Amino acid sequence: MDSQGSPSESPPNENAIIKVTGGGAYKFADLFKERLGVNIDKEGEMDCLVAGSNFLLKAIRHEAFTHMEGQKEFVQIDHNDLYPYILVNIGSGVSMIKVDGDGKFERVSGTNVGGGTYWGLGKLLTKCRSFDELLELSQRGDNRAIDMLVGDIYGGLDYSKIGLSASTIASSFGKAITENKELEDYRPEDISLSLLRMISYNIGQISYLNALRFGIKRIFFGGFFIRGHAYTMDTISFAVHFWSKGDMQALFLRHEGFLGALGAFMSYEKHGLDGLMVHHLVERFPMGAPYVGGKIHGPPLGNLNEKISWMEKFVQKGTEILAPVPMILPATTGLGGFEVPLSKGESLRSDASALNIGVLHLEPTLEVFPLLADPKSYEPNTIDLSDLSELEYWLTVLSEHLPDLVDKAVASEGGTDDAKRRGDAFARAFSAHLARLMEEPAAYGKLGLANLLELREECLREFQFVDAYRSIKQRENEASLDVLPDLLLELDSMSEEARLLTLIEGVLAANIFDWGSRACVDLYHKGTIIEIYRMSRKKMQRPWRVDDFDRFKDRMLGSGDKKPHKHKRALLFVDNSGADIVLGMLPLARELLRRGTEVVLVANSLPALNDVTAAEIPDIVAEAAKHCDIIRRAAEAGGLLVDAMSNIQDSPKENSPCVPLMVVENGCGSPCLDLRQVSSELGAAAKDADLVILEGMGRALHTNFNAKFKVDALKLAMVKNQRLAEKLIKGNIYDCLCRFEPTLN
Ligand SMILES: Nc1ncnc2c1ncn2[C@@H]1O[C@H](COP(=O)(O)OP(=O)(O)O)[C@@H](O)[C@H]1O
Ligand SMILES: CC(C)(COP(=O)(O)O)[C@@H](O)C(=O)NCCC(=O)O
Ligand SMILES: [Mn+2]
Repeated sequence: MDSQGSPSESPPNENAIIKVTGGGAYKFADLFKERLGVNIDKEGEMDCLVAGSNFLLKAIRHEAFTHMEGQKEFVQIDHNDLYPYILVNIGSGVSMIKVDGDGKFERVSGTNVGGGTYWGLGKLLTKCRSFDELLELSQRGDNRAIDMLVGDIYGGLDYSKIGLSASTIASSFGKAITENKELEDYRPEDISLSLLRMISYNIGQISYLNALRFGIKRIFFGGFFIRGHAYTMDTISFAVHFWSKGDMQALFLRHEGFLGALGAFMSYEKHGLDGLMVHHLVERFPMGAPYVGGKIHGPPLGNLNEKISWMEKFVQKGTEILAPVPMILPATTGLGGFEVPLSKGESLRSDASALNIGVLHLEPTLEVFPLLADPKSYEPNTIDLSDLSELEYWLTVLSEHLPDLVDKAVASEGGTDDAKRRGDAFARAFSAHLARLMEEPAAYGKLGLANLLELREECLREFQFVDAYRSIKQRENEASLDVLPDLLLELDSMSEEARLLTLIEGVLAANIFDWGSRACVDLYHKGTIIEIYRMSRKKMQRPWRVDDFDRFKDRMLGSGDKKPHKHKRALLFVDNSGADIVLGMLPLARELLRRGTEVVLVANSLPALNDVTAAEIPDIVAEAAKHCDIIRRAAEAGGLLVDAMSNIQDSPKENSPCVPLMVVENGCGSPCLDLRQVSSELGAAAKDADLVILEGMGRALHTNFNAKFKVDALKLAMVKNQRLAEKLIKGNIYDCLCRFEPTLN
């Protein structure tokens, strides 16, 4: 765990204590002391397992999943409804623990028929030299050769009276009694599979019986025996499902290989993690270990240079890092049972658990956005990438965008040799992530499009690209600020109603400046910023594909017997630099200010594509303020013009009351917005807000399209991707959405 990312470099000292659990804590304590001078504190194995599993289930959003017929499905565990559960740890032997709370547990049962039995018997019977070899054999096995099935007893017919199908195993290894065969006559593949099923079913059944004993529905399975192996999980799940008639669920943990180690770590006092909440933790996936295509190569990587040179070495070796990895399509047998192992493949699937290593960052200032109508049911992502064709499409979009992004990133750092080297390494690292996800879609937990887009930004930051679109953003800001005075004059000559429409059109039109969209980037070669902006505004024909403008207008300006509604405070979640903020959102903010509504511009904390950051806004506002009194006075009132104020001596403060224009950072560095984890400044600013405006495709479409708020909400975006336009709004690329969702009161 990394609290602020500052690695301690102090040498190991005499007082260093490492918390360790398991048999190794006893076996190697002296060696550690002798060779490294560190003391080992031995922690109870069960305590650590439970502490580790409780921590994971509380701290990581997509930790638990079911695994049935080759399909992983993440399960959202309600933290207030976690206990009691049964934890089954399958190592050499098996422990079954009833967990009732933090530090509250009891080992209620176990079995000596466990992982050691599979490995031990398997070794004797197949002459396998390694555990992985034995598992790999099982992938190609057929247990009918050796197990006695119900069908074998009843002449191939189902014994339906007691609800057993012909393929149900009546007796593991039972066929060996009657057949006149020696060990050599059986295929090692079949032996391994029969053994695996025998042991997994048995563990599943005993776990079920124990859960039944205590009236518990959830059973979590962990331990080194599972190691992310799909077929092992399937057999255990099948057993639990079969015996409980679907009433209980076998659940697995993404980080199951680390339960004990995590628990030992948690046993240090004073972590201050007692009040830990899931929104305080952010999981990131750096190139911590040089892995590619599902395999770890070499030791973990420490610093940037190590990462870069590893990437370079990797390429020299000629490994096809950029080659698309074929998708693994879900297998079905059509048999509706487990007669043929569904998750089997040509070779053993990559060791999922070993690679699902993210770094958990503690960000204690993050909080849940207080204006969400129902935080519990809130899901930021609109597109669920569990659909494999969807995942493949978006991975391809990201992959194809990569060369252009690397160009921009390298240029943003002056195009130096060092920048080129980093750019190259970034491209390879990000491609490795994409390849990894193509191979194992659930490798990083449940992913939405927002997570993929954020992963890209984080990968850029990992290779120290601070702001890839820096110069593009500056150029667009300047060009837009030049035409702002004319736009404001034009707006001021309109009636209030016409102006409101023009303002919303302006926001939608300016959202065309999006360097993350392939179609838009192609468009920019065809004209200047201002030409494209004019063209885009001209094309703003209503009705838009989603068009609630009239409802918004009625709410703002009133209609019939409905009075105009003046909002107290509006939060404007802004998107891109240039025309988007300068000619779109800022004039809209000005209109709200004019009506007496306080405005908070909410922008990214860190750069992402060409999005404007909170730190960049004050300069833009200061420029705009030179041409507009409303903005100037509001910005002064909001404390935005502290430096600039001293320069403006010619305009004495007017007496009329003035509402403030403010800026807060949102706590993220992504083109999308996950409202479960926002900055505390935003949380505070939201307290008085009664209008939320979300702008852009990332914040209003990829994420939050379906989000419901406690206050009036307006979502504005231009859809700059054909497939998404068809899928979400049954429209076409460049269609717009203006969705207004007023509060019911
Ligand atoms: N590469 C491996 N080598 C040996 N055993 C493995 C390997 N991968 C998984 N296993 C399984 O893990 C079991 C040991 O698990 P572990 O958690 O170390 O148990 P314990 O601490 O109870 O000895 C083995 O019996 C075997 O079934
Ligand atoms: C990253 C984005 C969401 C940014 O859009 P914005 O929020 O700036 O409107 C968008 O550019 C995007 O989804 N791009 C990928 C799709 C494409 O290239 O078609
Ligand atoms: Mn954007």
